[in-house]
Amino acid sequence: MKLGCIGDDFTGSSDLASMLAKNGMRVIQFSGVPEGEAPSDVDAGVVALKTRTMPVDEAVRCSLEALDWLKAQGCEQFFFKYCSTFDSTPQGNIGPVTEALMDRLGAENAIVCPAFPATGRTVYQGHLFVHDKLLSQSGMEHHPLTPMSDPDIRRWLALQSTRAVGHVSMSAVTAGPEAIAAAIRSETAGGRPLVVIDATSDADLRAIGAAARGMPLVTGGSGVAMGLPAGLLGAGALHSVAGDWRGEDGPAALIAGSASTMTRAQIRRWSETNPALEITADAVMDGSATPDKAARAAIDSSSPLLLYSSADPETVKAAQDRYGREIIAARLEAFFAETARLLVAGGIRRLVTAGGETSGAVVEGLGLTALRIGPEITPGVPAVAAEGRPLVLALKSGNFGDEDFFENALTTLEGRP
Ligand SMILES: Nc1ncnc2c1ncn2[C@@H]1O[C@H](COP(=O)(O)OP(=O)(O)OP(=O)(O)O)[C@@H](O)[C@H]1O
Ligand SMILES: O=C(O)[C@@H](O)C(=O)CO
Repeated sequence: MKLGCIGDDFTGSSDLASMLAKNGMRVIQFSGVPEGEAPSDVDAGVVALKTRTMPVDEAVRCSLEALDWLKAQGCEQFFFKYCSTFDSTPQGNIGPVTEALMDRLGAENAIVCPAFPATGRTVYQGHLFVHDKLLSQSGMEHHPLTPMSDPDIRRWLALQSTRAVGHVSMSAVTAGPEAIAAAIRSETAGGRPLVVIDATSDADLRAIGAAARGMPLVTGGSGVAMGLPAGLLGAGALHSVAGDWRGEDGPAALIAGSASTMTRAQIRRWSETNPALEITADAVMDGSATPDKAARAAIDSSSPLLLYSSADPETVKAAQDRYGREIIAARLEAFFAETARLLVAGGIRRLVTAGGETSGAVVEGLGLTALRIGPEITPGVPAVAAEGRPLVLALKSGNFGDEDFFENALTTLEGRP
């Protein structure tokens, strides 16, 4: 294994795994730190954690455990994958985890680049944009767990870090890999080793990937990983993606726990012509909604049923004020984890989930330890197959995909073109 990756959530990990597979690596995604050795025919291993919203100490501990395992598999370079919208709070966890990985690796610096232009995320002058809006005006300022109120990644990261934050601007990026590498060296020598790098296009990201050759630690969204396979494997050793993908054509269901703007649009669109059942926070808290009832409704439905808890920011805020943010998040995740378990036990073979925390809870609830990466459904979301089980899934990050994502995902999971 050449590239060792640590993902701070499950959908983000499959986003990264998809990017690496698309760019020529044989990739496997593990749920948590695996036991034993990795398969020998794998170029990159992605250890999916659920550390994005954990307390800092716990997130650092889990990430270091993953790093130690990846080091033991012989990896030469390491990647810390977080959200392309830099989801974190002023207390962490991106800064503390990055610094702990640097310490353990003896790395003198780390690249910090959340840009993912295929999904509209770009970094310019150290500021993160989502399409034509600053991060803090993109809807992410209402995120239920990690509201992003500052688009200046340098300032946000500095709040979370003990090391100083540097910056490589677009003028160096467009000048190519050597100029980027020189700018990184200069920031590092100047005592600013957490180096935020501007990128607005795939060409920028490939140049950053080339500049990162020989650097032990790269951090970011999946975009900045696109240039790594060629450097690590050499152009002649790249593989073609997902040649042996086989879908499942059995019964399907969908679970949406994300309250993001895009997931809410996808729910609206799906519900116009397909069955959907809302699971409100109140119903989960007072016990009138149960995983049993929800799973039964989906299994009995003559066409795929969408179960969703998603709501507009005011409703989410009201529920959080009523019950507590952590409590409602934990209860919803536990609800969907158990529902997923019952769905699969009841014969569901294609499962679509929306939301990072929600997807993580579902994968853990199903006890899936390794996922094989299949074709891309939309940028950042591959079809995945549960190793050794007749089950295929799409784990969608909250804001990814177009409005018709749910229909498209079911088709790709079925294996139809
Ligand atoms: N009806 C609701 N009431 C209150 N909170 C809700 C409701 N629906 C969802 N939530 C909260 O929103 C969170 C959504 O998190 P999740 O990670 O699944 O989606 P996301 O953050 O939009 O996705 P991503 O992490 O991929 O960007 C849930 O954990 C829960 O805390
Ligand atoms: O980078 C992204 O935007 C996604 O992979 C993700 O992590 C959202 O949860």
